[in-house]
Amino acid sequence: MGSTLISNGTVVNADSAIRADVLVRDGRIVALGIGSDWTADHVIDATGKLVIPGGIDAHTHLEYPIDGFTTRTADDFHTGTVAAAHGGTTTILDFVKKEPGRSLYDTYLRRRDAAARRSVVDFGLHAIVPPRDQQPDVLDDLRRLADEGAASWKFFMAYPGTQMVDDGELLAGFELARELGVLPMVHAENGHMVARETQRLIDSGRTAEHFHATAHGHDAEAEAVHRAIVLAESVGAPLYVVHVSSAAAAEEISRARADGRRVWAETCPQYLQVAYEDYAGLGERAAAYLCSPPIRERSNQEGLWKALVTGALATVATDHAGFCMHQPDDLPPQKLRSPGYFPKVPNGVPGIEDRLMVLWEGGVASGRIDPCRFVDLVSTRPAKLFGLFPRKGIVAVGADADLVVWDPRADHVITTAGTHMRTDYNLYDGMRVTGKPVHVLSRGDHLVDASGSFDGAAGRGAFAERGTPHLF
Ligand SMILES: NC(=O)NCCC(=O)O
Ligand SMILES: [Zn+2]
Ligand SMILES: [Zn+2]
Repeated sequence: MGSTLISNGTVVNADSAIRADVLVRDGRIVALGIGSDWTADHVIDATGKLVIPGGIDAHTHLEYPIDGFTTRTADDFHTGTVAAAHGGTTTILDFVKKEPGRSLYDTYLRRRDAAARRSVVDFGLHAIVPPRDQQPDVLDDLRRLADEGAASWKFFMAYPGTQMVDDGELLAGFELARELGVLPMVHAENGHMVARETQRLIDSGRTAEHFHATAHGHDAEAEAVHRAIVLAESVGAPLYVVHVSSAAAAEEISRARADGRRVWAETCPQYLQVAYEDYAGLGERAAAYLCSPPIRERSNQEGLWKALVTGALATVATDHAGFCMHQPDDLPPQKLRSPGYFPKVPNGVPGIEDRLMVLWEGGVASGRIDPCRFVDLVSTRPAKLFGLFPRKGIVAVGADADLVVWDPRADHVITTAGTHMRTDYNLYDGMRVTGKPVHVLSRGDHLVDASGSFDGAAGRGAFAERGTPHLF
């Protein structure tokens, strides 16, 4: 492993930006200093570059089972984490969905092993809480899972009949989360409203791909966000709302935070940078853009940016759930399996590799946020909320040497062929960006260098131990 010196860069943390050299030894940051005369086995010249903590993507779906475990997302823990590393992300937090015929606890242990065999960057897992009729003793499993490092649980308020839990289940789960110091997360869409609207669209023959966005209305999201906040508050639990897509939902969060509620929320690059107008006229190719909640009208985006600036939105994660347009060799047809019929299109979009570049472009290069806020959104805040801080999420002595040397003046065009995700399209294909990662280190290992070459074996990624979340 040895030592690495990153010299002459500007170290950017969530609260400061200073010129400093960074000395790394045996996987950790061991010194920060100005004009140092340190020597090391490897030297990376970061003149004119920023040195930031590795990105933490708190929301990914690698080899994620769908359709009753008959198929899955295109990227597995290997391809997905290689792509993540190329994009400057050195930790991912993925999900465990209970397998039929197996308890949530057993599923979790198997998935943790699978991820450990294949990942090239560090990972953690959130448990998805199944409806009680799928596992009546699920609360007992959740207790055991908290001891095994699953310090965050996701509840679906959407997808009735498969994943949706009712308000009683939310209350019981939130209460247990509060007791155990676990952070509950919600996919906030009112499943009944979406199902009803979907049926109305089917009955009137409006099933083309873009009607997915009509089915998943702004109100259905805002209602569920509001309800989740009220339910969490009623049992004294904190709350994390994943993939906020609608300005109306962000408003609910903003209001609640102004009232002192302990609620944090995430949005995703696709909601900030891509719009309904980009796919509404594409016919069946609009399937590429389908995810839930949906990518909404361009007029909605400014409200999300405002919430990012004010802090109502605390993190930017990808919700990377990539499906191919053309059928992959090893899987059944994916995005185009039901042309002209949106209810059967697998939900989810890729982005694990694009996140930092897209947020930098729309946020920092556009003058909306500064580099410190960027670091907070993509690394520090997720580290704090999910119990990884200060081991991760900060460039500081003692922290893991998960580091990105970032070129803030790069002139780069994102392309499908130039990225490493398995999906055969990229939502940002052709987008010109002015910042990109040029070196990526994970626990001191130099995974990606300035030429873009990659050096990291499957299985080098480790399960990230989680401590107490910093909920402030
Ligand atoms: N977001 C999406 O459409 N698919 C992934 C699963 C989820 O987060 O709901
Ligand atoms: Zn979700
Ligand atoms: Zn998701």
